[in-house]
Amino acid sequence: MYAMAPPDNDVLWARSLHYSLGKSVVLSDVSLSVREAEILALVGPRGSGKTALMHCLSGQAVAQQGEVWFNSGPVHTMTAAQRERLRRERFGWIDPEPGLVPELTAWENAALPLLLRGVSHRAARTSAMEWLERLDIGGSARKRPYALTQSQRQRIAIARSLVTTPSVLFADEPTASLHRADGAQVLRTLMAAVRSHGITVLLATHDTEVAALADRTVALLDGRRVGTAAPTTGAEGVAECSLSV
Ligand SMILES: Nc1ncnc2c1ncn2[C@@H]1O[C@H](COP(=O)(O)OP(=O)(O)OP(=O)(O)O)[C@@H](O)[C@H]1O
Repeated sequence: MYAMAPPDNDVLWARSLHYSLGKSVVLSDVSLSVREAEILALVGPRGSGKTALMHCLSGQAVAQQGEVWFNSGPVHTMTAAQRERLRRERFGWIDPEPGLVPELTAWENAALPLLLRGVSHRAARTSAMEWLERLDIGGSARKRPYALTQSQRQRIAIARSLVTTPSVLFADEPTASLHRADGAQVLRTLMAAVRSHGITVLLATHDTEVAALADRTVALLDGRRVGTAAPTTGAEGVAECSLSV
């Protein structure tokens, strides 16, 4: 028989992912659904498979077994070029470290995804500036990364991930490299921004305080889903149960 299609109201849906890298089993039988505009925290200790799961969900990697669907279309059967296009056009990604281009200014770094799409210089600059201002670094827009603090650089990387207003934002320990107070402030700004744009977020973290900002939490341990952490509202847990097959 044909594989079952995912529920319509899920933006991302993964079923029975088994993923190995070399001899190590990184994900075992992981299933997950993410609803439109939901902020879902992926929690677990280092090495539990959070990054690997986000790689599979975003089409950066393809699990050896299992399915990934985005907006009711299969991702696991796409070619590498189709998956690249999907990531460029629909997804945003934040790494723990900013990864900026040292030769470009803050606004040029933030505008890069738009410039590479062929958006005009002026329009790209306007959008980048809006996001930089929202992240409280508009005043540093003309500076290069070496002249900025790590916290400012990470804000630029966050602005770059949002400048295309992606459908789904994958945030991998987005504030792990920041001091605590700084990280908390950046995270609050990020959460407010994604909520106001209805962006769906997967937030990988080993920090329970960070995860507490999400709508729902999925816990991983050694590549497996473990008892879903207590949801902040009872309804989330119920909704999740009713979706499982
Ligand atoms: N290229 C690789 N080859 C073999 N094993 C790998 C490779 N990359 C990651 N792994 C293993 O996969 C497992 C999951 O790693 P992953 O980075 O997804 O975990 P994580 O929960 O995101 O941890 P962290 O918080 O450290 O990023 C780990 O046991 C890791 O050692």
